[in-house]
Amino acid sequence: MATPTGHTLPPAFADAISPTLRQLNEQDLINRIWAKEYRVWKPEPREIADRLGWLTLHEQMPERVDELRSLVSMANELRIQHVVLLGMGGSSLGPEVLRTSFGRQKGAPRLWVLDSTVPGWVKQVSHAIVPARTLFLVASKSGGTIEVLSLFAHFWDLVSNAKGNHGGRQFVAITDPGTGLERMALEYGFGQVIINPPDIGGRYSVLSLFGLVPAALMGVDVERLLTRAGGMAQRCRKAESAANPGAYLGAAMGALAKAGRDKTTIMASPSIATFGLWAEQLLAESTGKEGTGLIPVAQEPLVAPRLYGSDRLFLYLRLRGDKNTELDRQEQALRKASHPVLRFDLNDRYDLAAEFFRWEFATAVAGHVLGIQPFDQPNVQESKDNTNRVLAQFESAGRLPKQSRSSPAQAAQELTARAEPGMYVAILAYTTPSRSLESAIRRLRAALVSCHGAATTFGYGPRYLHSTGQLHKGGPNSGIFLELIDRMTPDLPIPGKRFSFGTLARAQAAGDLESLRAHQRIAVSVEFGRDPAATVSALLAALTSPRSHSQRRPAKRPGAKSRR
Ligand SMILES: O=P(O)(O)OC[C@H]1O[C@H](O)[C@H](O)[C@@H](O)[C@@H]1O
Repeated sequence: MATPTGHTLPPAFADAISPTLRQLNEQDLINRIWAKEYRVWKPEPREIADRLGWLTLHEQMPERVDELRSLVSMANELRIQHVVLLGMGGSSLGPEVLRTSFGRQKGAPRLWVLDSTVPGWVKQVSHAIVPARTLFLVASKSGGTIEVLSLFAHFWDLVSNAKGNHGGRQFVAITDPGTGLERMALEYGFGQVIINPPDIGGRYSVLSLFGLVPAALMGVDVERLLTRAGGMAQRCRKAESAANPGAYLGAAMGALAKAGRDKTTIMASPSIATFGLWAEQLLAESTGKEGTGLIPVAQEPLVAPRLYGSDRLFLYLRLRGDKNTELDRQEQALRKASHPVLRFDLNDRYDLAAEFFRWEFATAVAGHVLGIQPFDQPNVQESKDNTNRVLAQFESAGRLPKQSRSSPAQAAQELTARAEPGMYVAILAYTTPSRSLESAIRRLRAALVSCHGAATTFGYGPRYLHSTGQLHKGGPNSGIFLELIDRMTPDLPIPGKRFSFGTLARAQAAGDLESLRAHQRIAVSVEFGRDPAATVSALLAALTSPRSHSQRRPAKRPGAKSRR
């Protein structure tokens, strides 16, 4: 069980959040959340009253365990070796945390999570699996997400052409009742159609069937996960906010963000490092609206505490027995340098479920503190609409509209001129993941933090559109956006569509760039060369060259008040 010890802030910051904690108590906020009172957030119930089902999943989900067992039996019967989850945002990031944290379980199939339209990435997964021995989870709450339907079309073809395939039985849908996906699954004869309770938004759904189905298939004990979540939920019922682990975290995040510490920096033990991917969507999409919000910073390289500005709150998830030496040292150094730090101790990986609940509850509380409603995503649709417009242009003109691109040197110049303490640089890469790219990105991030005092985030496109994309457009105007776009060659057709995966990915990048600019965000777009890591290294070299420093505007010292 995750323990509360060490979970309070250093005294100066504890004083700063105590008025917020007091207010929560005076308003009886915790009981009101549990009573599902929408007025905690807004005067209207729309997209709030029907989004609070996550509070009691640990009580409802045990009833569905038999369904999960029968699914596992079906997979055994079909001699399934691989499970590929096709989903975006709330339908994929929780499973990705479980996949990477638990690793492959003995005797269970290997889980893949595919949440990209980049042809290279789709091909990588297609080549790694044995199509006739693979179960596909088509996961979408709304049942209409373009990436998911395009991926389904691709894998349906792949399976249909594979010797010894089991056709529709190799596909399982996870969706809300009455969606197009449910209808499609019946039409195509899917092996199972799993209907999730509809009163849960995607980013709060990891402890629902969206998370539990892939967990069960990969051999994780779902009852154990639910017990841990239930334990935390119980503790989050405490009406006294300082004693309530979720409310305390929510009050800290909300109150400190209001005081300028809106870069919620997540540090996690190496084995659970992807927790940040899930938390990014939860925090960013829930709170990044109406010009405010928490800016989650995950998997950022560590730098010396004196190089961080006064815009940070550090949250450290520490898994017992993991390789924590460096992070422990950093935690101590941060405390010594008077940065606010909170630590959460996990005794084993199953405690992730307790943390999922804690962070969901905390986000609901932080939303209240920030004065926004944490269950909608008003700006996500804009990029989708722009993408559709770009695709329509492609269909009529036979090519994508021309977009201005910057060279790595020009992009470096822009970053040099604009990145400063209080801001964040969002690196958005529409490409296939690789170790070399990720290490080049880490070096770039480290330079931006150390030399410019800016916070940094990194996301793969189009994944980030369903995660931090809301914050980029709806949150504070303190972001600088660096889009990096693959050549998308060789490309891959989408069966039944007049555009390919590569065109779709490019249209998504173009659509988002348009939305960012419409919101007066600083956004530059760079095309990757043949070797994406080399492009990032060129950008970094230009950024750190002495010439680039001379072009820099006089820097504010790290720690100067953040721009809000
Ligand atoms: O599960 P789906 O309905 O396919 O939605 C996937 C994702 O789509 C949108 O972009 C939303 O902003 C996300 O909150 C959601 O998780």
